Order: sequence, then C-alpha cells, then structure tokens
Amino acid sequence: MTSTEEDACADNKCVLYGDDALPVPNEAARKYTKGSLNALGDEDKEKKHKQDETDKENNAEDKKSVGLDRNTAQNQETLEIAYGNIGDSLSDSPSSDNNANRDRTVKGDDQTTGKVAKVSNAYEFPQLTRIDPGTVGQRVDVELEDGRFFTRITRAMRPPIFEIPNFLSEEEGKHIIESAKNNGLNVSNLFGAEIQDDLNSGIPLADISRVSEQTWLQRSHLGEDFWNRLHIRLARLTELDIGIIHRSEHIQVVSYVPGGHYHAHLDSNDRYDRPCCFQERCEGKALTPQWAGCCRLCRYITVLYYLNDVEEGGETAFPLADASDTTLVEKFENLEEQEWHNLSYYCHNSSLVIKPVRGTAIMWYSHFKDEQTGYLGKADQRSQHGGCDLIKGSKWIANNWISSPSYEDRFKPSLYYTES
Ligand SMILES: O=C(O)CCC(=O)C(=O)O
Ligand SMILES: [Fe+2]
Repeated sequence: MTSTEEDACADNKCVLYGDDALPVPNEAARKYTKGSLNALGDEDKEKKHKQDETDKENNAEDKKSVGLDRNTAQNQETLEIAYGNIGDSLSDSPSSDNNANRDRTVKGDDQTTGKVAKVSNAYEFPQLTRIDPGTVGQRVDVELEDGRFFTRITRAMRPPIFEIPNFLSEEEGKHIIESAKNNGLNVSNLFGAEIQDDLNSGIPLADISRVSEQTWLQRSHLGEDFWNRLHIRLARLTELDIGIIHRSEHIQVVSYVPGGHYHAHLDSNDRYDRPCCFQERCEGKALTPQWAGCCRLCRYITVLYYLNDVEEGGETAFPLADASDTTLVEKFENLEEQEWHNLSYYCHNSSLVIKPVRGTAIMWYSHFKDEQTGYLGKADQRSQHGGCDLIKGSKWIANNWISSPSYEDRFKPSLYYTES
C-alpha cells in the first residue's frame, strides 16, 4: 500500500486501490504520451489536497476505479478477466447499519417527483422487471416524462440492448461534463503506477485495457432537481421501481482523448466468493492488490450516456451481442487467446458497434434475472462490450449503473443511497 492509500484507510474508510490514490493529471499532461502522468507539481498537489478536503466535507462517494489492467490480466484471476471485468469500483460510502430499520416499505420515495423522503435507507428491494426487446430494429415510443415521449430502439436481443436518442438534452450533457471537470478527473485504472509505467515505457496503448480519465458524481454534485428528474426518467426507462434507481451507484463520468479506449469487459460479475452485493462496507476484511472491495458489483443494467459528439472513432462495441451458443463457446475456449477483447484491433469485428451521438443513451442488461426468485441472476457473457479507440476529437460518456441485489440480500440497505 502506498502512504496515500494508508491515509485513506485511516478511520476505516478505505480507498480500495482506486484512483483516489492517483494524481489528477494537469492540463498539459492530458495526453496519453510518454511521461504524461508524471508526479504532481506543487500546484497540483495543492489542488489535490483541496479536492480531498472537499470530498471529505461532502462525505463524498469515494472516487475509485479499479480497472482491468494488462498485468492483472496476465498474472491473476485469469478466468475472471476472461469472463468478466473487475472493471470498476465498489465505493465504501457512508456507513450503513445493515441491521437497522429493516422496514419493508419505500417510505415515501416518490415515483412521480423523484423525491426521496427524508427517512432512511430502509427498503425491500423488489423483484426485477425486464423489458421485452421485441425484434432488432423495433422502435417503441415511451413516455419518460409526463407528456414527453422518447424512442427506444432495440439493437440486440441477447442481451437486450436499446438505444434511446436524445435521452439527455444538450444542456444536461454539458452540465454533467462541467460537473465532472469541477470535481476533477483521475486516470482510470487499477494501479496508477503501472499505467504510468506502461505509458512511460512505450508499451503500445493498444495493449493497455483501459485508457481514460474518470470521476464519480452524486446528487450533491449535479443538483437535486437534475438528479430527481434523471431518476424518474431512468425508472420509467428501465421499468424498475424508483427505489432501486435511488439506491444504485452514483454516476461515473469518463473522458477519452485520441488513443483512449476500453477493451471488452463485463460491467458486473459473478464473484460468489464475495459474500455481498453493493450493500456492505469492507471493514475488517482483507484487501488484496488483485481486487478492490469485498462485495460483488451486482449491476443489473448499464445505462451509458454519450455526452458529446465524437469526431472519429470511440464507438461502443459489443463483440458477443446475439452470438450463437457455438460462437460463445469458441470465443472462450482458449483463455490465452482472448484477442477479440482488444478493441483497438477488433472493434469492427464486433456484432454490434454503436457510434456515439450526443444525448443518446444505450441501455443493456449485464445480468439475467433469476427466474426462480425474480432477483438478480447470473452475469450475461453476451453483454461484453467496450469503447473502441478514439481517433479524433474528444469523447465524454457517463455510466449509470443500476444495481440490484440477489434475493438473499433484498433487505440490506445500499451503500450508495443519499437522501435529498
Ligand atoms: O466508452 C465506451 O463506449 C464504453 C465504456 C464502458 O464500457 C465503461 O466505462 O464501462
Ligand atoms: Fe463497460
């Protein structure tokens, strides 16, 4: 552990090998070139210090990213890497008492106004719904705000993947980007030092699994009205109870410059050796360099927003969407030859490639629904996806992961819940 990480772990608020430990690159260094992520200058340290203080004050969601990195992929957890992404973070946010208030009601979360009643995290996660994709190309008009219809287009059946043009307005996209910039972005990867070494040592960018910067935004960053409005739209889009949306992860904003990408991965996983979903802190449990956090991700759905128009490249690719069973087996047969993961080379071999268009949302299921319990089922390998190389311009996206636990954990409060 570096001293930064140790500090962060004082008072039991561990930063789990995430990008909190990483420097915020200054403007001049925001290019993925040799030496780009060198040590901070004094001014940057000062900025970082201020940033840390602000985060503490806000009791902010820890900004952690645990990217899939090349070395991890080679040395550890090979199967895991091949079958799913260790992708992102579990944040240990404000302490939750899992035994408290096991009320079975939503207590005032309002499906219409999006307002969260000032009560508690007490909630019984309901069974999951799942939208029938119909057929590829099907367009359905859905009323996501009163009197405002949006078109939901089916792009794949297995998993169901939908595209929703103009889900965010231009102003909303800008607001998210500006809020992310104000918050400060950090390099997206598991071990900052390693990506820095990789970049410095001239390893081709294509061999690094994730090259981008990111930050996390919550209610307090984006504003009450914005947050509530977005949550209503999401609840209607996903056809899930708004209580689930309120208890899902905060928004991850990601920025790419040319050369940036994210090779194919799953946004969630099936680590059943991890005893919890996103509902428990990691106190007293071992932190290993291989893994961030002690819980599984349990991200049922990803809603990804394109926040700007991209000049060239930067598509989102789904190499296994609608793949036949035979293809799926072939793709995973040889775990050492997972070349299709590398979207710098194989982006356009993917069965579905989506061009980023400002305001569009893409939504897909990363897990099946467990038909017996109606709760979170297994992760779906066909949901493998990633961001292709950005060729020209900039690319800004936001990930809105909708988390929901398995049946056993349906009464546990979420770590991500923030009251209005
Ligand atoms: O950049 C993209 O298009 C995909 C990003 C992604 O998959 C992720 O951030 O998890
Ligand atoms: Fe992803």
